Amino acid sequence: MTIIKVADENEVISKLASYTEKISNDAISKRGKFFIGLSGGSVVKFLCEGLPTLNTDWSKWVLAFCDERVVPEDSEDSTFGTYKRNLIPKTSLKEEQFITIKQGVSAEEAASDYTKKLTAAFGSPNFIFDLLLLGMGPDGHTCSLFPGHPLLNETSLKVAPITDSPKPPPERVTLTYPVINSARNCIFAITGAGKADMVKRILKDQEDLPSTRVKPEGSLYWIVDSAAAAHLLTNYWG
Ligand SMILES: O=C1O[C@H](COP(=O)(O)O)[C@@H](O)[C@H](O)[C@H]1O
Repeated sequence: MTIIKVADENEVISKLASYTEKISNDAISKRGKFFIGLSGGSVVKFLCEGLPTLNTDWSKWVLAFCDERVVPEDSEDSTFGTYKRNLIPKTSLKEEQFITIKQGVSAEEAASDYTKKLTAAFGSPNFIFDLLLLGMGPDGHTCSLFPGHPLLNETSLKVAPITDSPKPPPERVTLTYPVINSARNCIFAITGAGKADMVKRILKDQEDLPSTRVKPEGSLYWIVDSAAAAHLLTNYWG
């Protein structure tokens, strides 16, 4: 695990963009495509500001979601809707490059449909993402994997429905740990004093919380601003 401490949100955005550029270009030169999983919440803003600066072959990107809320695309809770409005117009990405979660159906049907779409995109039932861009809530959740929820122990489904998310909206679809931990790279991007306690509990105390369980076969990075890193010892940085 590599922890990257930076001063503030602007530096989180630029660091996240530079790692994404390098990982995308490596993936494209080695395998011809770049499979990326996007998160919702605060990460959306970081990516909508940072990604348009990238020097990359956008036509080779395949964009999916670490989790998504089962809400109409024009809802402010729709993660895809927000990227569609705020990222696509600033890049040469096309809407067809996004593997989206079906709306207007149950979370169970949306998860099954998303699994089929990912299987077609990867050409295999093993979804090996080049990069998952992850957020962490103040309760330690990541994707739609919440503390104490039975989905933390899901091992057979690659994509799961959730209908009782403690953070609204309740109906969602999420990648599970077998997929998250098969990724080639995972990057958490965390800002703000409101997350400082949880950052310490996860990175220093290694408490068993959803974000602590992200231990990919590939590389794991945490990009943290100084407010979120406030309770970590300075000699902890590796
Ligand atoms: O509900 C969600 O929350 C997490 C964390 O959001 P943040 O605003 O605290 O960064 C996010 O990563 C996830 O994708 C989203 O659905």
